[in-house]
Amino acid sequence: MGAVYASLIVNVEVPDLKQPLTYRVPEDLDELTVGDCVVVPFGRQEAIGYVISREDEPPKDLDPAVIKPIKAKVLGDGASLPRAVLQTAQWMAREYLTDLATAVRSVIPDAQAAHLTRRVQLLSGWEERLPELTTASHRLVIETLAGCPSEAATLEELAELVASRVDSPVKLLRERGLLRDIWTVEPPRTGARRVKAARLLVVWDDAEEAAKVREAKAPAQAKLLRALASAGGAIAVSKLVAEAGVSPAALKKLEADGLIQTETITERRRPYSLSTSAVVAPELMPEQKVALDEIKRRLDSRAHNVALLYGVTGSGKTEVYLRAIAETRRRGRTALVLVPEIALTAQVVDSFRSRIGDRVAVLHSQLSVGERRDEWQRIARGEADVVVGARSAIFCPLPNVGLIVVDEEHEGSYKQDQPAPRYHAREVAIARARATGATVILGSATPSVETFWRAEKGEYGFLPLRERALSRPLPSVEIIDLREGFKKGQPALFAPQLLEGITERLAKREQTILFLNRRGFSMFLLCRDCGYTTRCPNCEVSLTYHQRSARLVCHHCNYERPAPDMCPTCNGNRLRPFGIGTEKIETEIKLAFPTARVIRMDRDTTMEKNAHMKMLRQFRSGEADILIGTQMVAKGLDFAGVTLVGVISADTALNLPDFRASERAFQLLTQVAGRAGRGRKPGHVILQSFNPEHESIAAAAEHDYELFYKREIVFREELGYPPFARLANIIAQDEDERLPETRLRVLAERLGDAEGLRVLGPAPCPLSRLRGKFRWHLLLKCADGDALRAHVRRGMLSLNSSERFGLTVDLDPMSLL
Ligand SMILES: Nc1ncnc2c1ncn2[C@@H]1O[C@H](COP(=O)(O)OP(=O)(O)OP(=O)(O)O)[C@@H](O)[C@H]1O
Ligand SMILES: [Zn+2]
Ligand SMILES: [Zn+2]
Repeated sequence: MGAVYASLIVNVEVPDLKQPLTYRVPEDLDELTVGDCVVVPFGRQEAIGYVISREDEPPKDLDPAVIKPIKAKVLGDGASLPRAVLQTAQWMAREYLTDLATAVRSVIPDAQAAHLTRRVQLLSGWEERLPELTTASHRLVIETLAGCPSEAATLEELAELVASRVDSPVKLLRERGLLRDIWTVEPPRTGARRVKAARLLVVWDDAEEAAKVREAKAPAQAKLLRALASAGGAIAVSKLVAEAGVSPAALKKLEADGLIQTETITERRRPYSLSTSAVVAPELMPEQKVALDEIKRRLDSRAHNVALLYGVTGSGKTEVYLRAIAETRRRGRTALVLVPEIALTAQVVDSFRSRIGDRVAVLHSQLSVGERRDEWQRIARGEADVVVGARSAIFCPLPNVGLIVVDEEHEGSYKQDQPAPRYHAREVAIARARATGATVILGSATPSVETFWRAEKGEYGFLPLRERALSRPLPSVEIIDLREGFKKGQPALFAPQLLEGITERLAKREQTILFLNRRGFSMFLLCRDCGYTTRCPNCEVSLTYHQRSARLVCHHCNYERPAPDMCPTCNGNRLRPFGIGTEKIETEIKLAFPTARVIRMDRDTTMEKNAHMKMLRQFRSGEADILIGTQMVAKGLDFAGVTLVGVISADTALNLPDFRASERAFQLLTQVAGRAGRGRKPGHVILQSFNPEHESIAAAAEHDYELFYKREIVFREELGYPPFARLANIIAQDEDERLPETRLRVLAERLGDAEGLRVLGPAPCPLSRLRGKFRWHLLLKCADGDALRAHVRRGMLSLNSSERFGLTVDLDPMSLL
């Protein structure tokens, strides 16, 4: 007999249940392994659990008689957690000081639990026991089930088939051991069709090679190869014949040559259309080639490793990812690509599909629950070799991962803030890669200081692309000192140079991007008489004024109310909008350029599903002249027609009270500037600023990352910030004004003067009130991560439950706000 007990993380909302629970493994589930999803009794209910380990002995403090048995294993694609994902969860629990239950729950697909179907199934050997049954209704249930597929049916199906209620016979038959319950994750019902299809058996480059060889003598075959390569994945034969004029003979020949295969496929709910223009891979630039060769060596080593792909904006990092993915597939492994923004997902997916095809799966938050489940199961079934997605895609059940790409690795959105574990997807990616011996590529034109430092030390590989693709020049940057115009009494929204620039672009039919950093800079209502501003009743911030709806909204807690007509303090009627927002920019631009076609892209205009993709495609195809946007237009986007980028205010990110403020400002400005001049025509950037001498602005204007880095790393070392120390930010929140400070003082005292530990604070958080709670924080610094974690654990354990109330620990915080 093997192990008879299993430790499970049970997926229930019980805050104090932090550790695995022990259950008994019944004999018929002896094959149960680590990661499997099971149904267990929990209190009076049933719950889902995941097997963490199997043991021969029950825990010493438990009476074996009270240990309940597992009811069933959940069947179906994607039900179990792959070993690599489970190991990643275990790593997260250690790394971010959370319990295993919280860590495991955070990697479970959210759409899963809601879609389990329960069926009753006949147990083997039921035939011999049939004579025992004397009741006609019992025999009917058994015989009906015997005629069902897999000898199983839901209670509803069964009731319909026997035309009467079945609850009591089923209950009795279950007790007598003739039936059991099985649970399955259901594949989505999409009204799918089965059709005959063809797909490539070789990677894109090899298909192109084969097409070249056949070009002269067998043009029909070359055409078919290219059609399959450009559409990618499996394409219905009927479609190939109708749209690409493919002959059945060419199909047969290529199949015989082992270049393609035909099969029956289920047409999915979003069928990909055949693009008529085959996408041709460009010849690599010399630096791209060097980088790719190094990546190939790393893939061949099959050992866990990390490399920084440090390429200026427009240097063609995406092309390197695409080739690296092709190399990974050539080696029979799969690739996971993380992107920081939904807007960017759309662009990356478009370009990946045109080269890799249908075997790309997508995961992001704007998919419907059904679509997400669809993709998740497809990945688990092994029907995708490449997954593109946002932060949480790092937990997808992709088997045999050989490559993980973290695009724009410096992006703050990779950090999960709520709920715990407060992980950084870049670090999780590195941990997951360890589980399967994969290569990690961190890509950025403006790497995080930590990553660049590790590459400099040789801990990560260093793959530089210092030139733009096709040796195109980086855009020229002009800094406009807004103080000048301000003194002369000009309105500060658009400097004359920017207006002229836009006029010229419109005349030449070139495109412009206008960028406004929304954070800390938006419209609010100000009383001209008494200076009153409308503030959120829950948070220590002004409410943002939305012109179109005439409402005030808090961008932290979503509190909303109609804008008042009169000032609540002085009863005056001179309450006026103040500040700038994207909406305001749009209004002003339309006034200044009535014929210009304008798209505004921000949180408010992209709520609708696929809005990003629609807007970006519209702009790409030249249906608009000016794109106005927030952070979401700042990075990664690649539009050949854009020759002018205007930054309305370069200063807004500079003055945040946070040690990463100048890093963020530099990254943001360099990234926005990098959107210009990516096509044939050179680009120009106009940065408007009240602070033109600021080092971050000056370095961004020169596109000089290393200049910025050299200064920043000195400052980090002097003040003991990352990468020279690990930080833990302990935040206390409470509705009571005094308690957060009191609790943190207790903690600081218990932590005491430990060797190597620096404790700063307690101090009020810069956002001192949020969602109705007062906030204080205590910042811990320590050179060594393990020592820091030990201190935090020791400190937290020294608190009783009321002292600990409302405290959260953020390890490696991205922001101290
Ligand atoms: N070898 C090449 N030959 C010709 N064009 C190329 C080559 N590599 C990339 N390109 C083109 O250069 C442009 C910029 O590439 P890409 O968008 O990958 O840049 P990037 O490095 O990701 O920049 P960013 O950091 O700004 O996002 C794209 O239009 C791409 O098609
Ligand atoms: Zn007033
Ligand atoms: Zn609020």
